[in-house]
Amino acid sequence: MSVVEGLLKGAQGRRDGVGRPPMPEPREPTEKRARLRSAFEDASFRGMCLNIPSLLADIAKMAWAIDRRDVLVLVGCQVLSGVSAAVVLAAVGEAMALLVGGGPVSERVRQALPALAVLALAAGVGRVASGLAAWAVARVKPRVMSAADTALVEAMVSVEVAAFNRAGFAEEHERAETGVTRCDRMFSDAQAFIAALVRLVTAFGVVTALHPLMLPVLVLAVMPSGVGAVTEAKIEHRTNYLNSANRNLRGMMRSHVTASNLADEVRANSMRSYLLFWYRTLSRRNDERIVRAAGGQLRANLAAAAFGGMCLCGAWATLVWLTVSGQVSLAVSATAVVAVRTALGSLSNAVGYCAALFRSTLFLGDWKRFVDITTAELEMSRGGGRAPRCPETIRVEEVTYCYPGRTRPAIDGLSLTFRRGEVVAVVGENGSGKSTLTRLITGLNLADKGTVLWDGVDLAGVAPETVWSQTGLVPQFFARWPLPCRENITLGQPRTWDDEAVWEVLETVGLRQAVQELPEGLDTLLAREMWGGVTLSGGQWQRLACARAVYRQPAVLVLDEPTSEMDARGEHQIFQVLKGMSQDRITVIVTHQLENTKIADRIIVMERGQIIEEGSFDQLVKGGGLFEELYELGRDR
Ligand SMILES: Nc1ncnc2c1ncn2[C@@H]1O[C@H](COP(=O)(O)OP(=O)(O)OP(=O)(O)O)[C@@H](O)[C@H]1O
Repeated sequence: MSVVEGLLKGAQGRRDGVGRPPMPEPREPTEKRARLRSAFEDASFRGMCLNIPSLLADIAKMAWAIDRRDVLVLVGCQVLSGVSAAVVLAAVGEAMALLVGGGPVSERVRQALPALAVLALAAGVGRVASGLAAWAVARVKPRVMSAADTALVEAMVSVEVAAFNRAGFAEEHERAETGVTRCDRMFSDAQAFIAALVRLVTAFGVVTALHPLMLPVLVLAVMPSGVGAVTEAKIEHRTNYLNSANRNLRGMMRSHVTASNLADEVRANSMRSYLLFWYRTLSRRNDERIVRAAGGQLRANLAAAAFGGMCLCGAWATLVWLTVSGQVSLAVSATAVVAVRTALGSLSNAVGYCAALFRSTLFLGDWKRFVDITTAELEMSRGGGRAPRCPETIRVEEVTYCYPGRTRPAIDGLSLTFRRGEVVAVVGENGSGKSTLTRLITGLNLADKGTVLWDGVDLAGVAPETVWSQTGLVPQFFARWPLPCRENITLGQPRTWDDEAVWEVLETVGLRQAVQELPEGLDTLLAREMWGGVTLSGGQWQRLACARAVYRQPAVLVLDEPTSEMDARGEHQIFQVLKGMSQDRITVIVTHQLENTKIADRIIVMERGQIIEEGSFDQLVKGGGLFEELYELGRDR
């Protein structure tokens, strides 16, 4: 199918080849949209002007922290270029007075020569200063952008895990990402705005000196375009808000559709056309909203242009009237033409860039709010204490935890103790709360009710890093980092600077030979999307994830279905290793393979967020409860 055919098909909706009715479109996230509201929705032109100084201060602070020298060059050059503009205007006035005065032309030109020389020099200095200012901007801007981007990434990797479950969090994040990309424009706009402002002040000085009436007339002439630009900016920002939920959904779908690890499924399950239909529908909805907004923007623009045009005519008419009525001389009037043009240009630039700055800062405001809120939430949710080192016990006391948007708690008034040196297996049917329990004992989530205590210290009161520096987690969906094999095991925290310990761990999980056979051994990049990269089989990846935990030697080791993709030999090997290293730590293993629970000292059986059975394998396998039932079902397959 050609691109054009694809576009047409997308526009018509999807009807499959056998004439079934059109596929229903994906639902709009309307309930969320009702709550979306821009913080600047009610911003006015006056509000914009009041906001600008603080926004400029924010930008200046970021730039100052990055490179003081470049900021000083930038500010210095802008002041210089403003002063040059003032000198140019003053020299024009002087030269005009001499050129249109009495006497022979050659004499008038000779007398005007010094003023003309000053004019040329000032214009040259002005150009050089502008060039240097642009150079300083080009140096500072990318670094300010990177700083904003890094701040956002830092916020995302630090934010409470619970935030990811909060309604609207993904959209807030998406808008903050847009804010980062707008940082680029914001910086240029700020620089251009200040440049225009400096020129404006000098031009205003000259214009006012010529006749005080000119100033208010000029200001009036450009105000309508300012109001129009602000209205346009508000419409654009609002549209961006309304589109953010859809855009976010589309972004997620895009990453799935284009991911190499899902390429097999997409093709072999004939999902291509449905996925494309989905993608096109979401794109179309966003485009429709943008197209509708363009109409509103055009109306605002035209109204501003019409009103502004009338005001501009008024400004020129005032100048003509002042000249004709003899209130200003012809020489002054000629200078006034240059000054008015300069002032008008600077004024409309200042207003235009001010509006552009406002527009960029609307988006940057999304970024700033996101970073500030996530940081504040993190500081509020936890205490600053230290978790005990190598805890002897983890006590879960009447803990309840409910995910946002769910009515039934995932953990429901559960009490339990884990002890050092003990292997505890957690089993139960899907959705019974096993993974949630592991998140609570490792401090990833904090209990809604009840407490999780490490040696009697409540995890809610300690800094999370002091907990996580002692935990090792192999989650159900573990990361396949696009990093070299070595770093996929050490996770960037090598115990030694040689590879001895890494090879030892690979030996224990049965991966040594497979890694030796990789093109560059431990240096091989485990990302087949990258040039020179390779990937591993599902079971090999799982062995690698277990190798991370073994290498880390944590005080609290939690493995959530660590062997679900492994062959029998691998599974046996891993459980032996876990048992062998269990003396110095608290080990918790979540598994559906009940045979594996034989190595556990204690088994916890969960149902609907509660513990319904507890004991050794031998006790439970004949206990007549859920464990026995699940075990028998497993053998019956
Ligand atoms: N991020 C989440 N947001 C909302 N609900 C969730 C979330 N994660 C889990 N749940 C719900 O919480 C309950 C417990 O889930 P949990 O993942 O802890 O179960 P589990 O016992 O580990 O299941 P499985 O054996 O399938 O891995 C389930 O009802 C699940 O739907």
